[in-house]
Amino acid sequence: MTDATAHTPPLLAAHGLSFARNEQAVFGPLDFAVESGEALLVQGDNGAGKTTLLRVLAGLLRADAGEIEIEGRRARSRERSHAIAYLGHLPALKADLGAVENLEFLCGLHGRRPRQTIAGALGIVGLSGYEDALARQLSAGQKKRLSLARLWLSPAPLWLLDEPYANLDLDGIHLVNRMISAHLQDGGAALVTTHGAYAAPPVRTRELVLGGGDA
Ligand SMILES: Nc1ncnc2c1ncn2[C@@H]1O[C@H](COP(=O)(O)OP(=O)(O)OP(=O)(O)O)[C@@H](O)[C@H]1O
Repeated sequence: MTDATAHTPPLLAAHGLSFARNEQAVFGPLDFAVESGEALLVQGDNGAGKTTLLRVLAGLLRADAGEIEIEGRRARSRERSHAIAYLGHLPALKADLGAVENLEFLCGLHGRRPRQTIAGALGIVGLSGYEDALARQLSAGQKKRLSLARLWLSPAPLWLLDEPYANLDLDGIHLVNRMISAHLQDGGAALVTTHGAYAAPPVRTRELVLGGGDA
């Protein structure tokens, strides 16, 4: 009761969150929380609603019911845009811009983590030497790596990662797990959708399984 840490609100909390299409439930009602330093592994079969949940949390779709809180406060779109970095299925890249130009553009939009540089981020994701390569000339895995560089540069504490391992080779899978581990050690949190636990990052992890009794 006197322990101040006991009252620290989770980085993200959802209460009674549900989403339906054409009056058919896609997921929910869901109740879950993710603390700073934790990952939430969102699992479920194809079509279970994993992508839909991340899009609702990111504010790209509107929930039918329920509340989303960030650090204990109801999250409106402004709070979410500051707190959340979303890595979707498709790389959010400008096809006709180079790798560095893409990152400059995205950092201009979303800000940049202090002490991180674009050159450093490209090095971390294994794209040194591709600074001027146009996004449309990159392979699917290289595009994913460029999206990961954008994620690494983001100042947002909460990462929403939809199938972050897709299109990556083994080295890329380890890269994602190293990035998640470092982000969580730094006080961040991550929601990660995956079809299997095979690639789960070695961090403090909660699980949320969608489909067949969601909550
Ligand atoms: N744009 C859309 N319009 C209509 N229905 C959609 C749309 N996107 C997804 N759905 C439906 O919503 C449900 C949940 O889809 P979602 O993409 O969230 O599942 P998922 O768990 O991410 O699946 P996967 O593992 O295949 O990526 C599915 O039944 C899907 O057909």
